Amino acid sequence: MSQNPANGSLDTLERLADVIDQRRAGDPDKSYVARLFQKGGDAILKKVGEEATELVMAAKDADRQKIVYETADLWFHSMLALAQHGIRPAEVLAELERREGLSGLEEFALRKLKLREEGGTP
Ligand SMILES: N=c1c2ncn([C@@H]3O[C@H](COP(=O)(O)OP(=O)(O)OP(=O)(O)O)[C@@H](O)[C@H]3O)c2ncn1[C@@H]1O[C@H](COP(=O)(O)O)[C@@H](O)[C@H]1O
Repeated sequence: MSQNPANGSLDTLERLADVIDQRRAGDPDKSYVARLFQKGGDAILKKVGEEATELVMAAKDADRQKIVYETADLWFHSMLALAQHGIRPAEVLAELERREGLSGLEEFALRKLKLREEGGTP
C-alpha cells in the first residue's frame, strides 16, 4: 500500500482503532475518546459535522497546514463513528480499493441500478 511522507498507513489507522476500542469505556476525566462516548452517539456525530465544516473553511482559506490538521480531526472523529458501529478501518479501505479503476460516474450508475433492483431509492 502507498504511504504518505510521514509513513502513515493502514497500520496507523488500525492502531488508532485499537486505542479507540480500549479507551471508549474508560475514564472520561482521562480520555477524550471515553468522554465523547460517554456523551453519546449524537455527540460523536456532531463532532464529525463540526470537523467537516472546519475542513471546508480551511480549504476555502487555502491554508495547507490547517487542511492537514482539520482532515486529521475529521478522520479521527469519523473513526469514532465507525467504532460506534463496530466497523474497522480496513473495511473502509477495502471499499476504496474496490472502487479503484472504476470511474466515479460509472460506480454511481451501477449503485443506482443495484438499488433499483433491490427495490430501494437511489
Ligand atoms: N487523534 C486523536 C485526536 N484528534 C483530535 N483529538 C481531539 O479532538 C478534539 C477536537 O476538538 P476541537 O478541535 O473541536 O476543539 P475542542 O475545543 O477541544 O472541542 P470542543 O470543546 O468544541 O468539543 C480535541 O480535544 C483534540 O485533542 C484527538 N484526540 C485523540 N486522538 C487519538 O486518540 C488517542 C486516545 O485519546 P484519549 O482518549 O484522549 O486518550 C490519542 O492517543 C490519539 O492517538
